[in-house]
Amino acid sequence: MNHTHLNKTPFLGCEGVSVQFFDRETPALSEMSVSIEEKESVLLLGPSGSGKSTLALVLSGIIPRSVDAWMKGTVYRPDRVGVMFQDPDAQFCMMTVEDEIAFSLENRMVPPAEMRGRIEALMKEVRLDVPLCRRINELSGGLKQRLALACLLALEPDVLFFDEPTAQLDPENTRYVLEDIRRLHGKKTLVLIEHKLDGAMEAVDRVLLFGSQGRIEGEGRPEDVLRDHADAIKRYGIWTPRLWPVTWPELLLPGHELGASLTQQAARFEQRAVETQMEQAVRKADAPLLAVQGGGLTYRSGLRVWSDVDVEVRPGEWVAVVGANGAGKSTFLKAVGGLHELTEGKVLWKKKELKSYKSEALYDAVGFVFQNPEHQFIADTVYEEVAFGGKLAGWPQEQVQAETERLLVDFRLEELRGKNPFTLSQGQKRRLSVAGMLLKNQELLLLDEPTFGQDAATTEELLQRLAERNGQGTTILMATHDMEIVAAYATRVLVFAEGGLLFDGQPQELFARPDLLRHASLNEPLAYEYKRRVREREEGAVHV
Ligand SMILES: Nc1ncnc2c1ncn2[C@@H]1O[C@H](COP(=O)(O)OP(=O)(O)OP(=O)(O)O)[C@@H](O)[C@H]1O
Ligand SMILES: Nc1ncnc2c1ncn2[C@@H]1O[C@H](COP(=O)(O)OP(=O)(O)OP(=O)(O)O)[C@@H](O)[C@H]1O
Repeated sequence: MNHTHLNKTPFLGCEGVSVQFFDRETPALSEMSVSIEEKESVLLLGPSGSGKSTLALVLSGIIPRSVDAWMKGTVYRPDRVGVMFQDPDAQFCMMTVEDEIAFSLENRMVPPAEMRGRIEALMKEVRLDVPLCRRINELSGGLKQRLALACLLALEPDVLFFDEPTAQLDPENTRYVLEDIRRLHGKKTLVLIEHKLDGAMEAVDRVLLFGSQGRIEGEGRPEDVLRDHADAIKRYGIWTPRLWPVTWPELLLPGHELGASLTQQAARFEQRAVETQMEQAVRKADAPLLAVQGGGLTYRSGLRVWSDVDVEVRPGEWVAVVGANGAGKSTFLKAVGGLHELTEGKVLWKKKELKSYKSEALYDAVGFVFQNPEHQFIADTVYEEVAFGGKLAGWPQEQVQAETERLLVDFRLEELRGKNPFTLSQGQKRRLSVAGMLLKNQELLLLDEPTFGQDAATTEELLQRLAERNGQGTTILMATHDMEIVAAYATRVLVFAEGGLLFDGQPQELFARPDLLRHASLNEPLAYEYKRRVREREEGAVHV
């Protein structure tokens, strides 16, 4: 597989390619040979740091053209390639939606007279329903990602690379983007890296399974790879689709194995809900750690993100902050963390106005994990990045060292200790940004999508670490798009929508309201959806 000699020149592929980044002791790709046919669609599946993005960068030509790395081997590619990354901001260079798409079209020498019509057609194709003159920095993450896709399609590429395009998207926008990718299936050559596999598998003809040491461990039709390599997939802790290739009608048949495990999971959620209810009732007597009173925030651009927000958070709660892209989750976390000042109302920390505290006092009490890990990095090495908080707080050296080492192991970063944070893989960066915030025992952790872009094993480990902290009394406020995490971990959930706080209550109350979920572009956890559909089916049967 890795060494196959190619009989004919592939449409897209590589032969005997090895890549080693300059500061690394081991190669990111080892003697890799891959052959992809025209209009074929291939999924790169593998654990964090296994080389998926590196292969996409090699096949698209970004390595070695724009990234410093040693590389050998041969690469085959057609003339026009387009790449869509996790972070849409990385690819824009103009101010407005119209200019950005026009910029791509100019690359294709589209005559000015046709420009407007082409721009509108592309926006329609990706369902980007905003005025042409809308400034890009005023678009939500989901709309930005759709704009990025419109710009890519404008280039009429022969191959499209998608590197975790839905990582920052809410469930509804994720569905849209995956739908767009499914529509391209069979029309374009596609290379996809994606963790959310439900909804993506229908667009995949073949899976390349990455193991350790930058090698491909298996390949074939998706159902064959998932079956034949089930053990390795489990060992590496890779996400697999939860439903595919199972369909709902099939799943609802009595005696289905997955159905049974979903029933058990729903029972666990419900048991947890009962316990949470009791805990929350006891907490009501405690003084709030944090309170927002009549809170509102309007950015200088004039955008009023939300208003009339009243929230009290008590010590030990695990509050999930959810809502569609652009609903104001990050803005809320920044406001309660003292990074943005409210334009209406006030934030109280332990009954005193937040703004009356010195920033050092807040820094000691509150840890903030930013949505973009790179916005947080301040040190030159992974080790220093984790150790920073302890050193700043004047801890004895042995303590800094011991705690840092423990976190490096917990977050699977020990081999990268001497590396520059900016050179890590997406998943590694995210883990580092969380580890750095867990060194100190803050009273409050504000986490902006701490699990995005993680493989299954790391997501689980990360949540376990947070659960331990929560068990020791740390209060958690966490923005997330992952309703499975909300159901399994949160004691409470805040839903932001329509310029305000639409819902404040326990997760099971939210998930019992499909209308509200739809309204806020959220989805039901699979176990709850299964239970609801079984019930509806039984009721349907009774009515018949
Ligand atoms: N620019 C770089 N400089 C140095 N090392 C790098 C660079 N980019 C990636 N690496 C390293 O190469 C290895 C493979 O990274 P890659 O981004 O390809 O992994 P991945 O499978 O896409 O991971 P993830 O799922 O976490 O995004 C990692 O160990 C990473 O730290
Ligand atoms: N510094 C800023 N100046 C102006 N507008 C901003 C700023 N930061 C965010 N916005 C806008 O405010 C709105 C809310 O953004 P915010 O990032 O809080 O939403 P979110 O719910 O976290 O979204 P996502 O799920 O996409 O991360 C968006 O329309 C965004 O474009």
